[in-house]
Amino acid sequence: MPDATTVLEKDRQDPLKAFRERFVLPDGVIYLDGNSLGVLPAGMSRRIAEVVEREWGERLVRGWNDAGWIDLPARVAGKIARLVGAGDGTVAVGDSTSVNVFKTLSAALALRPDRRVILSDSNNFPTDLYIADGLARLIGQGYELRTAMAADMDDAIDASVAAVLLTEVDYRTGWRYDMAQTTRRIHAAGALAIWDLCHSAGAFPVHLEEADADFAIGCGYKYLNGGPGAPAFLYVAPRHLEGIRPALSGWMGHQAPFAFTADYAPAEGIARMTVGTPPVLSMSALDAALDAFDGVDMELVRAKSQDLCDLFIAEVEAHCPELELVTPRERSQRGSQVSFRHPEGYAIMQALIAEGVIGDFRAPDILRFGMTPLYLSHGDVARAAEILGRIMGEKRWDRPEFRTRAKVT
Ligand SMILES: Cc1ncc(COP(=O)(O)O)c(C=O)c1O
Ligand SMILES: Nc1c(O)cccc1C(=O)C[C@H](N)C(=O)O
Repeated sequence: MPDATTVLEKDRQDPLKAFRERFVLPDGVIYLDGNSLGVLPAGMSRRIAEVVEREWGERLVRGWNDAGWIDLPARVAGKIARLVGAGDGTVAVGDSTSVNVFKTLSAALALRPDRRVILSDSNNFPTDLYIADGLARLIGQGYELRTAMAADMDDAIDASVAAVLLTEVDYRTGWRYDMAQTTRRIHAAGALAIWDLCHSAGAFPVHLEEADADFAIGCGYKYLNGGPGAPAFLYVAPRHLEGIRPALSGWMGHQAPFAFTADYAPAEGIARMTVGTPPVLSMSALDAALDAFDGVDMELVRAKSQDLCDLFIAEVEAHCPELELVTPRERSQRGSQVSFRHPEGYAIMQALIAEGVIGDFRAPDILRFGMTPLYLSHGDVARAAEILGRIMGEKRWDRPEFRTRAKVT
């Protein structure tokens, strides 16, 4: 276990420490939940006020042209593309992750018309499974969603599979797929790979093109800090772009939206994956949030994230022997979170939050802690573990008020 001087020294030498100023955090809070909702970027309130008061308030409908609202999704897409290893014109921003699962999955199925199976991970985030199942039922014709545990995934990918929908980092355990290797396996079986990057984008460098992914989706509100309900994104590999006729063929994805023709004709390239009017206020917020990544070396983010994970694991194991680690110890096998299991996980997390350390709980028994290197220090993480140790040692979680389940966990 590192002593206080070592932790201080690590923070002193931290090459990312200056980026903390790009975010606003409440006093007295150690925030370990950036994997659910990112924090408020500095300058956000100013940007939103400007969009509301000047662009909307003064420019009114002229804002679409004068304030560049119509091109805002494409500008935001360019910023996200850099973070996920995608080239120009391959990322579209808008809608929710769930809707983008539908859009990319339906496109993938159409590219493999002779196959009927969508394969996913039994532990995938539920919305991915629900959307895949819903889409299979909508199309009918023998389409089905099949699931397998991660350990059995390679064997489950066979010649009946049209598309494999996987989340790179497991939202509960933090376990991480090897994206390049799994994509190779998927392609070897003649199927297409769709990666959910909700727990990857902004957390560590993602290399979609290098991994040869076919499609990807991800949200804007976790590690990208775009705010609650921020627009999501999707990626389409250039080789598929011209062959896709979107299932959600909305007017914003039309070749000439303002020609108002009755017939649909897809826009050139990635623009065809956009559907309706962009949400300018939340899109502007995401745009501003992404500026926090200007000049950030994502390899340094990864290195610090792994240092923070290692430190947190060591400190929690030293202070709280009754918590069981469920995240891999091996750095390459995890994303940017650390999770522990305890039957009283919910109450423990509520007691911890009451002390200013915010993580979250995932049913049935997971305490989850997100590591966000741009605004967390080694000192924060060590202190969070110490407070958790105190709560466990004093059984401070064992009170009725910590057992009342909130609507949103
Ligand atoms: C892996 C994953 N996919 C999808 C979602 C959510 O989708 P949406 O943004 O549509 O709510 C989440 C979290 O909410 C998630 O963790
Ligand atoms: N999207 C969320 C929401 O609207 C409310 C509460 C939490 C969320 C989340 O993002 C949960 C998250 N995907 C998870 O990994 O659990």
